[in-house]
Formats: sequence, C-alpha cells, structure tokens
Amino acid sequence: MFRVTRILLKAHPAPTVNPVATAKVINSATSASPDSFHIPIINFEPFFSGSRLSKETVAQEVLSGFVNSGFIYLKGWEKVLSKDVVNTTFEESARFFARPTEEKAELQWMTPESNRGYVTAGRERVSRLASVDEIEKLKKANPDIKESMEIGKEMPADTPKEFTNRWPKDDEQFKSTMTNFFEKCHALHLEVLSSIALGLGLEPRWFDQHCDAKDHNLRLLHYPSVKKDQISANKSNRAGAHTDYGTITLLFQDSAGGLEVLSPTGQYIAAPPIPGTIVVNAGDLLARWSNDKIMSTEHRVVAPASSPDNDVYPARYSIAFFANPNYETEIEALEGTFRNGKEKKYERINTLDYLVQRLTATYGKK
Ligand SMILES: O=C(O)CCC(=O)C(=O)O
Ligand SMILES: [Fe+2]
Repeated sequence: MFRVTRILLKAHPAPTVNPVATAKVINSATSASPDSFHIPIINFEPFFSGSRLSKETVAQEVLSGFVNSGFIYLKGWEKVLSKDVVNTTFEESARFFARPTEEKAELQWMTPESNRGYVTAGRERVSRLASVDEIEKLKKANPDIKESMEIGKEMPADTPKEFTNRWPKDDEQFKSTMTNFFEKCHALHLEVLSSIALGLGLEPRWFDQHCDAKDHNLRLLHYPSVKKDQISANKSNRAGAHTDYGTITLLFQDSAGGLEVLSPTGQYIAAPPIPGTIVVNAGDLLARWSNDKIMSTEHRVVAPASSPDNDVYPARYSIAFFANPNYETEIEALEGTFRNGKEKKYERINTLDYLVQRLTATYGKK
C-alpha cells in the first residue's frame, strides 16, 4: 500500500489481518461452499538477479498465478520502480484531483482513439457488457463513484493535439512525475511479460517486439469519500464489475481497501492492499493471446471492509497502469496454446481496433 499524501488526506487505517491467508468470501453470488481461490504473493526479485533456475521458478509462479486466478501480488520490483517514485506519484495524483472542478473540466477526455484526459464522476461505467446501449442504461441506473485522469505516452511535436496528453497548464512537476512513472511502469511490465514468456516456453524476450511501442494507458483514480447508504444500497459501486482490456495491469492501491476479485465459482474475494506489493492482473488481450490459458478475471471496487467513520467511507486513491500490445499488433493464439486450428477460441484481432471497440462501449457516445 502506498502513502497518498501527508498533507491532503487523512490516513486510512492499516489492514489488521493478513489478507491472503484469510481471503474471505465477501459476497456470495452462488451458494457454493467457501472457495479455495486465492491470489498468490510472488517475490519477483530473483527474476532480476537470480540464477537461471531461480528465474524459471519465478516464471512458473507468475504463470500459474495468472492461469489459476488471473491476479497476483508482486513484491521485489524495486529494482525498476522505487517506492519513493510511487509515493511521489500518489502525492501528485492527489494534488491534481484537489484542483477546482473547472480546471479539471478543461482537460476533459474526448475520444477512445486518444484515450487521454480527465473523466468526471459518472462518465465511465466499466463493465463486461459489450453493447453501448446496455452500458448507457447501466451508467444512468448506477454510475461509478469516481473520477480519473488518463495519460498516454508522450507524442512527437507534430502530432495532432487531440492525440496528445492533456497536461494541466504551468505544472511541470505533475507532467514530469507522470511521464517518469509511465516509463518505469513500462520497463517493469516488460519484465513481468518476460517471466510469462519463460513460463510459457517462449523465448524470454518474445513479448518485447510486440509490446515496446508504449501504447499504454496510465490511469490516476480518485474515489471520493462516500456516505454509507450511497454505496451499500448496492446501487453504485466505486467501480463496477469489469475485466481490463490489455496485456497486464499494474495496480497500485492506497490503504483504503475495497478491491474484490471474482472467483471461478462466482464469489467476490477481497484483494486488500498488502504493504510492499502491487497487484498485477491479466487483461483480455493477454487471455486471447494465450487462448484463455491465462485468465482475465472480473473485479470491482466496493465499500471497504472496515466500518465507516460517522457513516462515511474515506476517499480511495489508486493508480492503474494498463499495458497494451502495440496498436498494430495482431492478436492470435500463441504457438503451443492449441493443437489444431479448430482449437483456437478467438478470431485474429488488431489491438487498436479491439481497444477502441471496448473504450467506445465503456465511455458511451459523445
Ligand atoms: O481502483 C482500483 O483498485 C481498481 C481500478 C480498476 O480495476 C480499473 O480502473 O480498471
Ligand atoms: Fe480494472
């Protein structure tokens, strides 16, 4: 879990239990008995500096986490991304969201093709539903209670404005913090993909050539403090149930809690923050690439498990780095994940086409 800011936010209570050992069923969608589903904690450090054998051990742990639950907790990543950098990024994120509404509105998110800018509470409604109309209906009935800032890679100077990052004016500190964090997350994500390649029996750097264009999306998230009856009437969530779209997501959460992951038997399991770790989950394009060997698991953000202060749950800040294959990459079942053509579960699909289709459904019509 990460420190958000010493100045702007009240500290959240630290979790008092070891969340993994005691992962408990929060909300049972079925009457099945308690689930054996769990999210493993994996020490990634030997993948950077260990022997060939220890690298392979890490690779197998990472792969089996993604195969069994689609989610892992990763520790030992500081060689690429220091904790100070993460803490500074949280502080800058909180400083951004504390700006007046009008200033944020000037930086408004415009199109799925660009996918950059500020998204007001209620505009996005993440979901697994693919139809724009279905999602529009859902958005009106129970909007997500959150605001976000979407950041992409920096583009060359001659790029049309619509496709460039929407930085706040005169705030070099925010821009440099976010671009630095983006670069570090890119580097870390390539290492995690390399471990997956090794686990799958591919050449260890196989993913690099298909994921090196930095066509990713860095999302700063702020879930404002919320009254108990507003969130627990089961009307609105902080983030509705959904899957992510790309290869992997690196998720950094503060200490508020509330993230839940759907187990194969249909039960939501808490995935609370664990100090020193980040959550990494697989997205839909990696699942397709692996012919569904790797799971892209549904998840959501609800009220935290701790009881609210005066009927108000404190704010939650999180940062998600959604890594994508290069926009031009065609995604088709990898060698070794099928025996004959008939076993391929999905049609070949272009990354950009797929992402634009999903984002259009999520954000609705202009
Ligand atoms: O805020 C979180 O912890 C999760 C956010 C999330 O799942 C998403 O934005 O896709
Ligand atoms: Fe997500």
